[in-house]
Amino acid sequence: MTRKINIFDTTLRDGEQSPGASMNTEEKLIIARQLIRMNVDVIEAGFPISSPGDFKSVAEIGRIAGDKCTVCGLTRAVDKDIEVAAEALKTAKRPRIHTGLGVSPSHLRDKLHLTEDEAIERAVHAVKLARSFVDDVEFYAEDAGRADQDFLCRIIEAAVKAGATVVNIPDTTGYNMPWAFGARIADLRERVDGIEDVTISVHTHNDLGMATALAIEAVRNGATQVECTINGLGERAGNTALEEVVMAIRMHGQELDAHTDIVTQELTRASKLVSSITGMTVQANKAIVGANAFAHSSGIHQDGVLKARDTYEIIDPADVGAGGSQIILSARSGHAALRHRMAELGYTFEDDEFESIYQAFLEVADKKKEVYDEDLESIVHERERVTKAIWTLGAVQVSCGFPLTPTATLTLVDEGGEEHTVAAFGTGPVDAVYKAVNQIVSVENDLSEFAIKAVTRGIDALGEVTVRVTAGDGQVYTGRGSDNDIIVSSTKAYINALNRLISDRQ
Ligand SMILES: CC(=O)SCCNC(=O)CCNC(=O)[C@H](O)C(C)(C)COP(=O)(O)OP(=O)(O)OC[C@H]1O[C@@H](n2cnc3c(N)ncnc32)[C@H](O)[C@@H]1OP(=O)(O)O
Ligand SMILES: CC(C)C(=O)C(=O)O
Repeated sequence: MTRKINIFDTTLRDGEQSPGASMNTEEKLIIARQLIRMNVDVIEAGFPISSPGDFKSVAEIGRIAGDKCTVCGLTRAVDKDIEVAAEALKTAKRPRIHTGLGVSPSHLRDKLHLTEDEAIERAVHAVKLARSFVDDVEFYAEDAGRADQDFLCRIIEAAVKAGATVVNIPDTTGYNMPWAFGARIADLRERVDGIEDVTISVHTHNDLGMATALAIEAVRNGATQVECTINGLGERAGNTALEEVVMAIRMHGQELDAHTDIVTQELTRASKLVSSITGMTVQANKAIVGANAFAHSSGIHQDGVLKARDTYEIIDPADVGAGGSQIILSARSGHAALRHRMAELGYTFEDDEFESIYQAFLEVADKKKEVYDEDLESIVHERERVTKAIWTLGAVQVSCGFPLTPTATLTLVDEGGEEHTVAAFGTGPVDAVYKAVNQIVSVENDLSEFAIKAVTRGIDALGEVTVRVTAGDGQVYTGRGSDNDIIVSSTKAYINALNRLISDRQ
């Protein structure tokens, strides 16, 4: 059996320190319930002395967690902070007080104005005071990543002797290279008396984009608790993302001699929940939970994934609750992806026929970022209409606007391939085009209905026009046309209806 790595979630404390991410108690409770469902080992619920709201959040989360997980409140190495945290946690079944202070030269000298010995004294006092309230006390050595290693060993040893059950080695400013941070953990394990009896925790920040790498390297070197947040929220560039560290441990568990008890199928739901509550959007290319994490939009990748998912995916999306892999159709897609999606929509084609569909698809794709199912339906139906064409559109140009008279110049091509060009005025651009069509086609009809709708999403959507024309004998013919340009779709729709009328007469 591999080592169990405790997942200490601090979304509600460090995560909330992301500018703009603050949450009220109700919101924190909703997230806490999801963290419990996900089976995290520890929830850091807040900083109780910070405000009455945070005090209440810690108390309420302690109440709902029961014995399902440990609930932790953060404090400074200040008596009042510790007493207030103890009060907030007094009804929690598994309470933990997390106390500590800065240990790097700049934190000691510039922020706390303490000598090393004074800092040790303060740490010991804080841990002992916390232990007088609860059995589970975590000591943090803030900015350990930039501390003098000999001093770090001394203060950690003093905290362990004072009764800390967990020692937290944070790289508060995300300064370290992963191997240097790992070496610190290995060194502490070698030099600190009694460290084998406590949990070594790490709390890393993402200032150099390495929070997850730092945490994993620490695990490789003996840490057995990782502090992390959903979506990597947290002060400045954020913390280690819970979903990343959990999945990295899951994928490389044997190599790391590590596992977690997280229900990974809940990760996507947790990510969406935190994003919607905090208003902090998840970047599309975010590992594990980003919208594009399992999306493939280039032909070579799509072909590979369709043949065997693991050619381009190391994680089964179902394992993180993300549904399935996505094939995004774009101008970079090849035949394999288009054929696959068409088949899913119920369309199969012979090779020749499919090639012309693929060419029509590329034309649409070059005009749009993404080709949606509705676009594909439109391509197929447009093509069905074109096969019955007697007249086809050669060119259409319209000038209109205030105070111009709407004028259309139109070229239609007949069945023999001959081009017919006319110009016409109208009350509006569509009216001008339809008058021009009538000049060429010259078949008695009355336009009884005209409707336009965007068939796809976004500003670059395809516009589909549906028209109904009534022939002299009262028979009604429907025509449809779609294009990114609504004048072109209007023209195609009208020609399509007239073609039906004429072929009926023939
Ligand atoms: C590494 C972390 O601690 S991350 C957690 C960050 N979270 C927070 O800051 C929680 C929100 N903070 C707050 O609500 C407030 O800052 C409080 C309640 C904690 C303190 O408020 P104030 O008493 O007004 O102090 P203020 O915020 O201005 O300054 C912090 C003081 O704490 C001291 N301090 C900072 N960290 C510690 C520590 N771990 N142990 C002891 N003292 C500390 C600072 O030196 C400073 O003391 P000084 O005023 O004597 O110079
Ligand atoms: C309180 C500690 C653990 C912290 O948030 C940090 O060092 O970043």
